[in-house]
Amino acid sequence: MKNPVLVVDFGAQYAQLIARRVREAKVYSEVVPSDMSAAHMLSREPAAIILSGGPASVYAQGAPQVDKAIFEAGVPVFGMCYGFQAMAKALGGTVEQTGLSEFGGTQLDRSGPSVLFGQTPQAQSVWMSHNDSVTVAPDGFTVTASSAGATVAAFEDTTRRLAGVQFHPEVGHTDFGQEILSHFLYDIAGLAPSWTADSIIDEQVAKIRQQVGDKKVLCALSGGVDSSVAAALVHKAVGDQLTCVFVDHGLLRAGEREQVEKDYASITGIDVRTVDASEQFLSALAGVTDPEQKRKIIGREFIRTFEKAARDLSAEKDIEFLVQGTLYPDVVESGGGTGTANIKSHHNVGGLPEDLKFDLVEPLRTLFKDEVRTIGLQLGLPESLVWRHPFPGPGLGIRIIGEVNRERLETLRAADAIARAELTAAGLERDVWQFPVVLLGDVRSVGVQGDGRTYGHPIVLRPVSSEDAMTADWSRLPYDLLSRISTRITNEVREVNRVTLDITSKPPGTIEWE
Ligand SMILES: Nc1ncnc2c1ncn2[C@@H]1O[C@H](COP(=O)(O)OP(=O)(O)OP(=O)(O)O)[C@@H](O)[C@H]1O
Ligand SMILES: O=c1[nH]c(=O)c2[nH+]cn([C@@H]3O[C@H](COP(=O)(O)O)[C@@H](O)[C@H]3O)c2[nH]1
Ligand SMILES: NC(=O)CC[C@H](N)C(=O)O
Ligand SMILES: [Mg+2]
Repeated sequence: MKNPVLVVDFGAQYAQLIARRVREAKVYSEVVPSDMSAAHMLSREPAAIILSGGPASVYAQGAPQVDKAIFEAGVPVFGMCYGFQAMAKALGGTVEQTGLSEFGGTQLDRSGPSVLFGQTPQAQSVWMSHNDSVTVAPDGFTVTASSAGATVAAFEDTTRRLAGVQFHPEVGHTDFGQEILSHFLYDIAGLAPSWTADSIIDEQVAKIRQQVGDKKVLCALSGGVDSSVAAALVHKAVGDQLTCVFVDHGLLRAGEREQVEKDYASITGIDVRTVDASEQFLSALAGVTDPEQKRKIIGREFIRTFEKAARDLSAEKDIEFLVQGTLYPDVVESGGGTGTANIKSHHNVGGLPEDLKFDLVEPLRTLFKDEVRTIGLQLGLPESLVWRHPFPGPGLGIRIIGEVNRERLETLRAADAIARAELTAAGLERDVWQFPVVLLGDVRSVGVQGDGRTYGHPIVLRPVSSEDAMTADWSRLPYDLLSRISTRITNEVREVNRVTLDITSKPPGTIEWE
């Protein structure tokens, strides 16, 4: 895409969050690794460059640096934390370990007028996380703020369109972070808020046409939000070259297959085939208890199923392209960011088999769910589909702790259906991001039912609120609703004699249990 704001990732925890905040300001942004050469970055004709935070110390040997060529080219630059320090050093300022560290909420005091801070208060709360500090700003810069642990906490040189801050404007805990970032984008870099759902759709459609040409494409369609939006984009781009395949892997929730089969084509006008592969998935999963192994097996079986569908659909020539509704969180959790850890292998990214032959078409790969929902609505998809709760591709397979088998699936399906029905009846569906129900298949607990002893399995309710699934908090559902769910599950689902509520945020817990 043309003239992006490039976020140079120095190994920050949340580099993508910076890009996301820039996009919230309606300016297109992408993350690039810090070892990309200045010439390569400049060849993208960036509208601006943002330098992220990072774990290194700029004065340490081998620490990543900023190439001065970027400043000489006249590109507007905004440094944050490590990026601020690297910028100060590159331009002749001083960075030192002063012995004063700041972590978490910190008071920032402004001094004098500032384009970057605009009309924000003289004293404001920002989020800091640093050991090193800029002690002398480079020539030509005005120091505009300080904190107890950082005498130079912000500087700007609006003539050269450069600015930097020691704190993190991208995190929600910095009170005026988005405002400060917007001042950089609009008032220092001189950019306009022009990256909208419409412009994303146009660019993606053009890109898909270029990638696919006049060839046929297969879309892995789950009936969920992401693959529906991906399918709608591809359909807009190449029309009936597209065929969607919905896999019933035996790990679906009650009524899910029927819903996709009945509603999907009528809502979207897109051709959907169902493949029943439950036997194949369940026998591949027999005896497996390790979550990562389950995910890899499911990822592999998905691809084997699509390969077979591709052969069945096109006798003369293999279909080369597979559309997936992959989003950025799937990529980053699978360890696909620059230097990020593998938290869990999402079946559609880290769980793909090594011998994958399809060319992937993933128009949503750099986006977050809320951005995808906006695009879905713009494409004319109905709210009922766009606002569906996410449901993971591996389905109930990663919500049964222990071995997955038909009997346990039936138990979990029944409990899950009750929890969902009660949430809907209470009118609280939109207040909750997602509501996993988990069966502790390898745990038993004693109960007393009908005056007799039972020895059943516990169910865990895991309702969460979230903005983008990268972080989450447990939902404070009303007690009477929780009580109804508990009573119904223990009364109606044999094998379950105990219902528990998960009250863990993410981090430390992930949303799913496996
Ligand atoms: N049962 C399925 N049949 C075919 N493809 C699937 C199935 N489940 C998942 N996929 C593929 O894996 C991708 C990732 O799954 P994921 O659950 O993250 O997205 P989604 O189902 O499209 O959206 P949502 O997040 O709303 O559930 C999907 O976009 C789709 O391409
Ligand atoms: O399609 C998917 N394939 C997967 O392998 C997978 N694992 C987790 N999820 C979903 O991703 C979001 C974040 O999940 P976690 O907090 O559990 O990591 C939540 O919305 C999860 O439901 C998956 N989706
Ligand atoms: N969060 C950061 O970018 C930290 C920068 C640098 N490692 C410091 O400790 O000061
Ligand atoms: Mg899904």
